[in-house]
Amino acid sequence: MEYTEDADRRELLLHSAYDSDTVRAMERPLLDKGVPLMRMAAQAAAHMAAGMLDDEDLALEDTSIVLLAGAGDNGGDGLFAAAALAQEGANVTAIAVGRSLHEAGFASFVRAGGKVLVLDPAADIPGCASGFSAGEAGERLQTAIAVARKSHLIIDAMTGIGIQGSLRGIPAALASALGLDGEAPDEPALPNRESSGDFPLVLAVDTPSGVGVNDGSLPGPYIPATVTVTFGAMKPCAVLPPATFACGRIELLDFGFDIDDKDPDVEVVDNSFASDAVRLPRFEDSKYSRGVVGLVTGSQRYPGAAVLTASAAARANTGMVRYLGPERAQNMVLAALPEAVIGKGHVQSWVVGSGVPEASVEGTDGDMQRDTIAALLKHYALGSEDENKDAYDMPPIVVDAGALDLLPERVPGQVVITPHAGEMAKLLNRFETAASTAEHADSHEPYTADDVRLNPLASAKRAHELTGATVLLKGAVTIVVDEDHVYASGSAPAWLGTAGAGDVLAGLTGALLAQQDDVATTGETVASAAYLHGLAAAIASESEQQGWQEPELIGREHRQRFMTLGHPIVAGDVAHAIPEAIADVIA
Ligand SMILES: NC(=O)C1=CN([C@@H]2O[C@H](COP(=O)(O)OP(=O)(O)OC[C@H]3O[C@@H](n4cnc5c(N)ncnc54)[C@H](O)[C@@H]3O)[C@@H](O)[C@H]2O)[C@@H](O)CC1
Repeated sequence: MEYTEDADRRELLLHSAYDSDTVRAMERPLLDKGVPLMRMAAQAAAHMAAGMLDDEDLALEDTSIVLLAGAGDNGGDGLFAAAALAQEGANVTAIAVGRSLHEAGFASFVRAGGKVLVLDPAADIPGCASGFSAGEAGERLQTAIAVARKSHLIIDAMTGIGIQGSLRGIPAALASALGLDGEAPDEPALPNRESSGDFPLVLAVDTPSGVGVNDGSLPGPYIPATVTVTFGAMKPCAVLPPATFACGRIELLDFGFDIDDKDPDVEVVDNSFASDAVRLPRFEDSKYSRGVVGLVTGSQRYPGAAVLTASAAARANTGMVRYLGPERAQNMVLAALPEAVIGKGHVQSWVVGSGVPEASVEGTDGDMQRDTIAALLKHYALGSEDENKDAYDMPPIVVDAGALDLLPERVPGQVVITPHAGEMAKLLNRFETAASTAEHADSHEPYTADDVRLNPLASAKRAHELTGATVLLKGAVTIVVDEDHVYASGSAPAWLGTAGAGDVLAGLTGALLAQQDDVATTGETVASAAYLHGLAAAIASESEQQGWQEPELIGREHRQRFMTLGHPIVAGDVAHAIPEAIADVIA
């Protein structure tokens, strides 16, 4: 049925991101057929710009627009779009940031009556002065910044998928003055990233200039956008943190790429994806067949984590939870969850480390939880030559928080590590040191939590490479990396950043892993756990705000935008909302 195919394509387009090489390969056949992609892109950009101004009750003839135009095709899109807006009566100035401009785009812009300000003295743009002094170049840059700041709308078409590294030269200077430099936007987490109503608005063409298109990093200066209009397919920067926070609302123009046989570089988890990780109850089921989760969590010092992991695991569609830990934590678990079983027994998955202090915390050397975890993790150590084949037969295990420093050198992929940025930095430093010692290589620069936050994908990939584990890196958008895939989940409202939320995630992840019968891979299951965790938080906080705002497909009916910001929650609320989140994804 046509409608179904159409809906399937929409879902695939909105939840898949492809790197720049793949996008170029997908464009090729259409360009060869003579499909006017640039005109289509420009038309969408012009339409979007007009819509943004209209939303602010501004008529085009009363607006001043500044186009930041690079020398490549991204600048070409911008010039054609700006020409269309100038023709409609807007006052448009194009600021040429490179040495040339897209020829046909420039001609069209000049015909429409647009003005041009050239910033590079070495530029060669017909009809425009060049060869001016360094002093004048500086003045021109200041003029450009002032004009842009006073405008109603900046159209950022400096770089798109052709960017190499971080912005340099004039584009970098403009981006530092008009945007941010290597730090994530720090704004209230409004649902649907509502515009603050401040001018200038910023429309990014294809990608905000300066973001890491293929890894979602923020390597230097960039201009955060109010809206990003992107073409053909989503790029990783549109879905991965922190660059996704710089994209604002994302509007995707479907060029008609052949996407059916292309594996996305990043897959965004949605309800239907997560439903595969939930085992439906069967007529013949018993508590054992539905999945038993073993927990070595909580400690004398942090007994609450035992309660939170147990409460989450028990509510996440499992048959039973077994708890191992100190007596105080046992009593608390039983008080909160009389269904829990204390002591050893057969399990289908393990969760270890939540609420267990690291070795570096004073006075914890003798903590029995650490000894139990270390003994268990030994079974997962592959050895330097992959000699321990039995490790592959061990049940999946979630290694969280205080157990991360007990992770053996090489482990199989059913070992899941769940660090946040700080823990990830520590883990990488430990494993990089081991790797460089082994290879007699130079020592590496130590990672900091900020390094991880600014390039979480690279960190997660590196952690997978060094350890072999499936990696879940927590954040407003959580990233999961396994051998062949990258998944992103942005279902959580920012209210989820609260003590104990990680313990709930560990318990929930263990629960999903315990109920697998080969429908979903470890990576898919873990990504689904991150998604359900966010969804449970959304239900508990009655919030429609999300870490990742699903893009809109241009030309299709837009879904209703943000309604409620909701209210604060504690981690226990999230655990209690898990059953409803599960009901939601399997509905
Ligand atoms: N290829 C196609 O068929 C289509 C491409 N389109 C547009 O074309 C874009 C890609 O165009 P290009 O391949 O020309 O590349 P871009 O225009 O994205 O970037 C190339 C330009 O950026 C400059 N640049 C690169 N790295 C830089 C850095 N670190 N600092 C400062 N300047 C830097 C280069 O000097 C060059 O001028 C897409 O993002 C999209 O906007 C669209 O028109 C749709 C069709």
